[in-house]
Amino acid sequence: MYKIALLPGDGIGPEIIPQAVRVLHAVGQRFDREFQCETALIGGAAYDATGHPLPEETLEVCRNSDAVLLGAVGGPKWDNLEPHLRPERGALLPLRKQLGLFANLRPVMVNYALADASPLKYDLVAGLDVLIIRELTGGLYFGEKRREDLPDGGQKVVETLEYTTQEVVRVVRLGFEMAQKRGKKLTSVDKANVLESSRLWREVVEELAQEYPDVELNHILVDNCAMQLVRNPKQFDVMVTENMFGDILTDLASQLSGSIGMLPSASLGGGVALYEPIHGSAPDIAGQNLANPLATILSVAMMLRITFNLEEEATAIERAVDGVLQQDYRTGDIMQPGKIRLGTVEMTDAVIRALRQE
Ligand SMILES: NC(=O)C1=CN([C@@H]2O[C@H](COP(=O)(O)OP(=O)(O)OC[C@H]3O[C@@H](n4cnc5c(N)ncnc54)[C@H](O)[C@@H]3O)[C@@H](O)[C@H]2O)C=CC1
Ligand SMILES: CC(C)CC(=O)C(=O)O
Ligand SMILES: [Mg+2]
Repeated sequence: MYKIALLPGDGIGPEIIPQAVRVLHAVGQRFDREFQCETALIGGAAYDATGHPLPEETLEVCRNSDAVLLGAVGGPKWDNLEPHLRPERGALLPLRKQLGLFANLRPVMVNYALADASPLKYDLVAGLDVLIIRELTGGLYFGEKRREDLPDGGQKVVETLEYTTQEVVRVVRLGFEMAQKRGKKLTSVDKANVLESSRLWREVVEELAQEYPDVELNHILVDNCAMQLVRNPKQFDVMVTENMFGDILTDLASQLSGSIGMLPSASLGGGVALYEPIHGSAPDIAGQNLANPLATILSVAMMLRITFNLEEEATAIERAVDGVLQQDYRTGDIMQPGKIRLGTVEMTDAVIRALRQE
């Protein structure tokens, strides 16, 4: 029996999570595994129901589970709340911190059937397989923030970017370890020409590199990195970077795969791992059966592989996703001429059919 906490959240979250759960149960049926799911409130939905975006009860459900599957939080309805009540700052960031999830693994894989959906040329992206590791519980998003009124009537704002050596070591070490298991190539992304935090980051990377002589190490400045991801993404294998750089670079990298609706993620570090698509709550398409459920379905595959060690089951989901794309099924975000357009539910139906027919 595997216990999973479900946190649908806001926007398209309550549409994609139930679809991913259907896939989970279909895989359970095929491989005779039982998954027990418990749903809890988070984000704007939790605020509306309880007055707090991250109720203690939700944290308890997460802590009592083997893994967490999250949709997304936030939306215009809650944008004007006090910062500590907003879904992103009041729920998502504290959830990651409280669960100790310091490493966010974001694989960027480009299915051959989807390479044409990328704005880049086919050969630049087809078959791409890059792993971006984003530090998840430090940096600017978590530092002290304050505003001061100025005599000229304006304001001054202070955001603090903090990292300790230990916080950098643990995520960079994971980067080296993942590189050892993959192409033995690690790119560390920073802004060491201006940021002190990046200088510390680079020092730590250099020191740890001594322990991994078999891994080819490169440093790259984040601005150049953004450019190189578009110019020639296949030069990268494993990349490791701080929180905000990783956030931004992975949204950019998602376009290599055709859509942000394709990229799953795993957040690791504490006792309970959390899995979520890299996208947000997409309020612009919420409630219309338009959301691409594949990033969330692929996040379930990551959960099965990483937390439950169910390699065969994880691969079955990934093959089913490959299968539907090869059969030309597309949601709106990856739609191309001549392909078959499906909604959120119908795309999931197709994945489940493929899973059963394998
Ligand atoms: N992990 C989380 O809970 C995250 C929450 N957010 C929050 O989500 C809200 C919306 O943020 P945005 O900047 O608009 O980013 P977003 O990722 O929600 O949407 C960006 C664009 O991508 C599209 N998109 C996203 N996911 C899609 C999917 N599965 N299928 C098809 N199209 C998809 C959206 O329709 C939109 O046009 C904000 O409140 C933001 O703070 C943003 C990122 C992560
Ligand atoms: C609140 C943000 C840090 C969420 C986000 O953009 C992400 O985690 O990718
Ligand atoms: Mg983001």
